[in-house]
Amino acid sequence: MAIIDGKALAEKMQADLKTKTDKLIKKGITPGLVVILVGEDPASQVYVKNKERVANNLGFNSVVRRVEETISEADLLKIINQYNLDSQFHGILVQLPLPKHIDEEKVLLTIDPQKDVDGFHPLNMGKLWEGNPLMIPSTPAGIMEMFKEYNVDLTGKNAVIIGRSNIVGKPMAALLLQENATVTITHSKTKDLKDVTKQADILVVAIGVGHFITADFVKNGAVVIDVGMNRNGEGKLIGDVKFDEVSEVASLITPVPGGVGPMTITMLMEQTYQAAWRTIND
Ligand SMILES: Nc1nc(=O)c2c([nH]1)NC[C@@H]1CN(c3ccc(C(=O)N[C@@H](CCC(=O)O)C(=O)O)cc3)C=[N+]21
Ligand SMILES: [Mg+2]
Repeated sequence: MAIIDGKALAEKMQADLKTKTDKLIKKGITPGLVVILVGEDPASQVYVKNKERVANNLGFNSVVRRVEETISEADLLKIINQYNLDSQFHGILVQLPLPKHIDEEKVLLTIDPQKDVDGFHPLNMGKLWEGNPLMIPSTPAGIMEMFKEYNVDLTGKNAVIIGRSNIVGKPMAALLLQENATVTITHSKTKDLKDVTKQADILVVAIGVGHFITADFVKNGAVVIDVGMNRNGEGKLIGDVKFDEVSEVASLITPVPGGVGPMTITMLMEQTYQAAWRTIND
């Protein structure tokens, strides 16, 4: 068994990205990222801080636009439109989840697809499924980088994803399909889940339930990717996979923390860089 070190890969990719960014800045373009944070959700505060730190280290123009929890949907859409028109920002990210009185679909539709560094706009989701992506959701994009780094050959492999979200499960399926894996998406209504996951050469777990996946779900030698971020009773960050026992059967496995999370942030920065680069090269 070997551990996929997401933190180390993220640091290596950030170093390369810094070099590319320095060059772009010399050409007069500083990548600009605005993160719009609605309300005071404590988990969101932490993620946004991490993003801000990485963006600043890379030399990006990084802005966190904090707005009141009670902002109206119309006012939030106005703010997004203002950043759509502002050429110093190449990436716009609206931190999810949003308060209940705001329609997430309307928000995602308002972000200029060219600046949609999350890749959540329907146009970007469509382009991804077409096999011609513009922006790729950063969590699955980071997982694909891990497969590349660790020479995981996907061609003809059985890839099983647990979770059908627009943020992870569905884009993950599109990317695996593009690399010629045979892809199955499972979810909370899937019958005999264990029978399906037992067939997986590649297992991507995004359920949102701490330590749900035990060794009996996993085929010997499988590659296991844990997207889960759960807090246990002691407030400790734990994955969806019971690492201690699954690592006994897997050939490769990601830890939490230090696996998928750091790569998510890195890919977000990569997409912001790419969006900035395209303004002078496309
Ligand atoms: N529009 C939008 N885009 C997002 O990409 C988005 C979002 N909303 N809402 C929330 C989720 C969550 N997310 C994480 C990113 C990095 C870590 C991360 O770096 N995790 C570290 C540890 C962090 C810790 O210790 O708490 C790790 O796994 O090692 C975690 C979670 C991005 N999200
Ligand atoms: Mg993302």
